[in-house]
Amino acid sequence: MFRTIDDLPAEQRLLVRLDLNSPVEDGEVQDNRRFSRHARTVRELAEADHRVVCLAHQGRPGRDTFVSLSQHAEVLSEHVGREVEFVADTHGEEAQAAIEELEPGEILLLENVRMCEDELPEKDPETHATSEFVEALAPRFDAYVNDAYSAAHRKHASLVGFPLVLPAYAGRVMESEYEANTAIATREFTGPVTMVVGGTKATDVIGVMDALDDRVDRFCLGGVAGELFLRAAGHDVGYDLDDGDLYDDQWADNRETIQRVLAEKGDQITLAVDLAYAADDGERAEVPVDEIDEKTEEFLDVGAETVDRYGELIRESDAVFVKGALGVFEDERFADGTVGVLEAIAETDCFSVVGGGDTSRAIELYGLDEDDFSHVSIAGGAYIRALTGEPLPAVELLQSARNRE
Ligand SMILES: Nc1ncnc2c1ncn2[C@@H]1O[C@H](COP(=O)(O)OP(=O)(O)OP(=O)(O)O)[C@@H](O)[C@H]1O
Ligand SMILES: O=C(O)[C@H](O)COP(=O)(O)O
Repeated sequence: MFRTIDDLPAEQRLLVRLDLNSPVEDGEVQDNRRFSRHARTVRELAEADHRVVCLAHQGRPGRDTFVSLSQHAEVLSEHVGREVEFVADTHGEEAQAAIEELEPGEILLLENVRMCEDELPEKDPETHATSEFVEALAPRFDAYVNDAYSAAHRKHASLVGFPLVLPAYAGRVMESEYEANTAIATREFTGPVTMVVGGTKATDVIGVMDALDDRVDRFCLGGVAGELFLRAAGHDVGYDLDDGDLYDDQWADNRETIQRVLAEKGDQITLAVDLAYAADDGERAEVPVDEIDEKTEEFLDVGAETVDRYGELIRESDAVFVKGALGVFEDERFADGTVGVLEAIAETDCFSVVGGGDTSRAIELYGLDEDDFSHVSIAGGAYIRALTGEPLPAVELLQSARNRE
């Protein structure tokens, strides 16, 4: 394991990597769970009289979401309940002056770290550790805290460069995400382990199913992947109508894997028995899968019978992991599948992890209580990698930093 902020000496000058990467609508940064989660780490550090300098990224160069972190400082400040000062510089003179002026308990957020050209190239930690960026900042600090679990799959300078040159610790988000997301591989469960998979990124969830068949007793499918598996099982669904682009490309890319996974692991896979669509009057309508001779409707959710069956499997389970939504829950008419499954999980006392940035939004959207789940992940790509057992470079570096001491 790694050292955590419980192991920090008193009153340190800390460089703290957060992941505040957020949706941006019309230039406005949208508040989300990442702010509230990281705020807990930042508040705890500030209350312990450390000097807290935060680094984070937003978007990627060339995208609309690639904006300054000035709004993030305001949102973070509301969640922390203390002022978060912002400086529009990543590591130059202005940033260094602001860092020097910081008093114990004060918090500073530096500019979007992806505005620094040393940050983004995926490089070895050794190369990043000798970049101008890391060499300019590291001497200003006593220690580095990485709380950005959801970016830990990236070999970027702010994630892998500092732990080589500063004592490195995991923040609270890093700690809790790591523990919950590796549970599927590391924890012993006494009863069945169920995984609910859906969403739009079929390639991701098929990879998870392929990697986890020895840890998961049954997969309950929905969303785009669910329809593609129905197609592989011989039903006339799982392709695009008109000019859609959700199904055919993913079918072409994954067809052989889907057919193999279904043939080899069919006993572990539960598919939808009914699907929902918008009828001519705009209302939700449902059709049993066996009655579909030809796909003429866009299916946007699993049906009521499927939700009942999945609910029963969940109630029998000792652990449930969720990746991806069972339907387009953003539209209330098609939220039954996703919300029904989340409610079933919330009502049991099984160990549960809900992952996927989009899917976990359904929890607050439909008034579910986050405390009814063991863990609601704020990670996307890192969650998938953790589930499939792929290493996360930034986590490995925290572990090796501990071993070096
Ligand atoms: N049948 C469907 N057709 C179209 N979209 C669907 C369908 N079922 C689910 N979705 C969409 O899937 C999305 C959630 O899954 P998605 O694969 O995008 O991401 P995620 O796993 O939640 O998050 P991340 O982006 O972090 O990987 C929802 O926004 C929902 O609208
Ligand atoms: O939002 C995320 O999943 C992380 O912040 C990583 O962002 P990236 O995919 O742009 O590297």
